[in-house]
Amino acid sequence: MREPRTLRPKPYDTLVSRFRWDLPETLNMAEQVVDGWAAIEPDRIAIIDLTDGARKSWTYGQLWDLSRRVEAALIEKGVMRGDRVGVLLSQSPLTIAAHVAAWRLGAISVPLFKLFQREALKSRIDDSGLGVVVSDDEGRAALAGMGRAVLTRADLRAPGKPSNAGVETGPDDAAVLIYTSGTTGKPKGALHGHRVLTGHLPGVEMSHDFLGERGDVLWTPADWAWIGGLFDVAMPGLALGVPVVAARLPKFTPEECRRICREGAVRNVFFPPTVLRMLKSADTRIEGLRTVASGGEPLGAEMLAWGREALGVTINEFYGQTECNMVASSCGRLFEPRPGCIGRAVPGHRVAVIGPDGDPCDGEGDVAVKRGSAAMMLEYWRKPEETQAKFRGRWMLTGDRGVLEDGFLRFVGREDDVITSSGYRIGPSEIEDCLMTHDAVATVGVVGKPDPMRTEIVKAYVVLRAGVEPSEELADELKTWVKERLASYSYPREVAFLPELPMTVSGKVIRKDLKARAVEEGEE
Ligand SMILES: Nc1ncnc2c1ncn2[C@@H]1O[C@H](COP(=O)(O)OP(=O)(O)OP(=O)(O)O)[C@@H](O)[C@H]1O
Repeated sequence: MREPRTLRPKPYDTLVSRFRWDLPETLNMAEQVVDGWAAIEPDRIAIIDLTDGARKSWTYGQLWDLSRRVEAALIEKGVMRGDRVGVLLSQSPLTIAAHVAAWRLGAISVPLFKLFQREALKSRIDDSGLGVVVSDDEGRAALAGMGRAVLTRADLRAPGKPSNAGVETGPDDAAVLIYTSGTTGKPKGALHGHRVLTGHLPGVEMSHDFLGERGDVLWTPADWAWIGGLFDVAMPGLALGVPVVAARLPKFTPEECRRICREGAVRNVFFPPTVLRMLKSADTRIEGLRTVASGGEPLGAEMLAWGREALGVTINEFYGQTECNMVASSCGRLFEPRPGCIGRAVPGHRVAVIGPDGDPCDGEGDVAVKRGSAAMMLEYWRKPEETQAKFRGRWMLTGDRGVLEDGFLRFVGREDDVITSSGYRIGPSEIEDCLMTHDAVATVGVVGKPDPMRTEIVKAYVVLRAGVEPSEELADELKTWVKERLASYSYPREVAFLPELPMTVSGKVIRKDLKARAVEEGEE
């Protein structure tokens, strides 16, 4: 039996100093995810499919067969190397098969969220210029009138003879075009090469305390159209030979989340902070988890403490972005996390905080990742100027501000989100983290509101826990809460209560909407 390819848990410093990217000249993710396993262990379990209410196991052999059918249908539609193929599906075996089929043909897969409304879908379809979309009946309806060929399961054909002969790809050949979340502005397409999966593996290993232990089963409620769902969970799980659960929650509820974990015998989860906050709010405990990874937004000391108490594990936080993912992470098995900090650089990644001159600096600066990581995008799709602006010398700029403390990355905030108030620069995440420690708060978003005197003031939009009533007194209490714990200049001078916060489909608070709201309020 082929053993899962895990990073051996050596001491952190050894892992970093000995690390070399192992990128062969010829590399295709189809081979890593499905074909390699199907050839040597076709009966090994790849996916535990809970999407139809029943529990159905899919082996690598079956997944290979499905992907060959998709491939045959794509060929029939004339898909060739370099063409873009949309994948408008949530978690399912077909999602994997569609990506793998496109990769085998040397085509570029484009993950698309089922939750996208018409405009969001159309803008990405137009931008990527894709001709064929693999989807389902719902997707076909959503795509009506957009002039694209749609393939569903009903269109799949028995595969002909191996069709990918002659399509050879290397690590830097384009494989997947994945759009950023659009938290700060218009989503941009990050184009990745076949190396991107290899680039994720050390980060996935670290944030899951080394996958591949007997009984490990991976799941995330995050959609597989988001880089977090697709490349932090689904693809690496399959590449490592760890079964992955596919489930569909029409609406996320803590109870449903618990049910999926139980039915799938899930041991390893990626719960973005939003999910953890919802579980905490409902006081939902999930048993049997070996590892919990979180990322995409700041986790915060409060949630780290809750994870230990309610889930019985140290939540491993990771940090990255669509353009270069999983570059810093904590790992309970390698070192004690530092509350309030994300973690340390993942082996294979040099993470630094740099100044305007492009050199590493002390104190707060721009969080940057050195070129050379396999997880780094090739470019923004057809946006040469944006691509150029993303790099400063040898560094890729994340657009985030941070501080490195003994090698631990402390996240201050996105460059655009840092609040300037009375001459102080204030990172919203520390304030959000502090407010989260108050019992009345379910979730919170902090932004700068324009102010004629102070440039900006800190404004907190708070969603209260079920049963807690908003009041002036509570607003004052929350202001004092922060003032007494952080600093007299950084407390929220205004607190507003909202029934919910604006969220991206990947579950991130859309700060630009909160910011627009604050600007509007400032003008009133
Ligand atoms: N652990 C973390 N702590 C704090 N912030 C995080 C963490 N992980 C990710 N992030 C934030 O998420 C960003 C990456 O998000 P993603 O690539 O999904 O798109 P986006 O940046 O939200 O969208 P857009 O670029 O379109 O605004 C990071 O740059 C960082 O700001």
